[in-house]
Amino acid sequence: MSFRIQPPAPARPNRCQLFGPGSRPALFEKMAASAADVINLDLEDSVAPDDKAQARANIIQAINDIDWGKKTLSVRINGLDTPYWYQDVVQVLEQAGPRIDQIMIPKVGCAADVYAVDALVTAVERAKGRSKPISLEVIIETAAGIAHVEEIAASSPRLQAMSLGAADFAASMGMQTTGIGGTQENYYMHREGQKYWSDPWHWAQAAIVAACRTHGVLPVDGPFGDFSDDEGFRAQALRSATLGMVGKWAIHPKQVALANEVFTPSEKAVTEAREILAAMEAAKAAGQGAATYKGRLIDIASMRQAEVVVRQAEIIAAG
Ligand SMILES: CC(=O)SCCNC(=O)CCNC(=O)[C@H](O)C(C)(C)COP(=O)(O)OP(=O)(O)OC[C@H]1O[C@@H](n2cnc3c(N)ncnc32)[C@H](O)[C@@H]1OP(=O)(O)O
Ligand SMILES: O=CC(=O)O
Ligand SMILES: [Mg+2]
Repeated sequence: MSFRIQPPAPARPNRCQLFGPGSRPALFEKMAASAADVINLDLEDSVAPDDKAQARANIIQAINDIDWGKKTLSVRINGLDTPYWYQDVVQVLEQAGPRIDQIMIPKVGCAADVYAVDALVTAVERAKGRSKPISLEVIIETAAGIAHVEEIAASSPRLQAMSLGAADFAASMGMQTTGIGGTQENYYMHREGQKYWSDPWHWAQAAIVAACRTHGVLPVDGPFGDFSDDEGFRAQALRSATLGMVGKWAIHPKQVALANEVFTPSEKAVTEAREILAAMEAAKAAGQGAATYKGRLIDIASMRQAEVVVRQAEIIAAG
């Protein structure tokens, strides 16, 4: 390993981020009662331009009045290319009480975008004497965002999480699809009369995971638009979890249980991970760095792999 030790990502559950439009306050109590680890109250793309001001007022009232339990409570502000974002930050942080945890910045294209929001958040915190620091999360959903993903991941000590936003990402990249995440009909290899579908999101996800893991940020998979397709959601989420992401958005409440299931290490996986750790402790005590477990090689790297699974299970259990 480099002499720079890889920093750990924040130790909090982030299996599911449930979104709801700030212009639909009737959903807020239902979101609070859900099993999502993170709630994202949206001021951006699910809110029509004429509703932005009312959505801000709804969200401020909801932050103050609703019991959000132990959830991470986040507000998605508008992008820095709009006239709304600074008022989103200022009004929410001046008028909402301490229950808000996080601000999500969409369409981040470079580290300076995060710097700008960080500076504004810092100024409002100081002016208002807010004692709980607000954390930030970003969405990588533009060509510029993915091109600058590493500097964005390193941009601020406030940054806790980074999501892939498949819808805007596809639009920005000029991808020929209107599907939000998941299998894309035309993205396949062809051999001997058979189609083999590939994953057009994979490379961006891998870039996000690498940037996040380098800088101690939680990598998260974004929306899966077809909320009638449970198996499609599960397959996408399983791929994300296998790549190193810790959770996925839900854009409908029926996706919450699916995300929680996929991003909670199974009992079988945790038992196996603990057995590998025990087998390696025994091997080390016998002066060996490598051993056999269920007919396959395990060595000291296997301990690091097993620790990932056990730690994730412990973070979730600690809630
Ligand atoms: C590309 C992106 O930026 S994604 C992020 C931004 N997008 C969003 O935030 C959209 C979030 N989702 C929604 O707005 C809605 O779920 C929609 C528009 C997709 C569907 O809404 P509906 O037509 O009301 O859904 P549906 O009728 O299936 O709802 C079933 C139940 O779940 C509730 N519900 C719907 N959406 C949500 C939600 N996001 N959170 C909590 N509960 C919800 C409904 O109120 C309804 O409750 P009920 O059984 O008590 O009546
Ligand atoms: O904001 C999310 C997206 O997919 O776009
Ligand atoms: Mg988007």
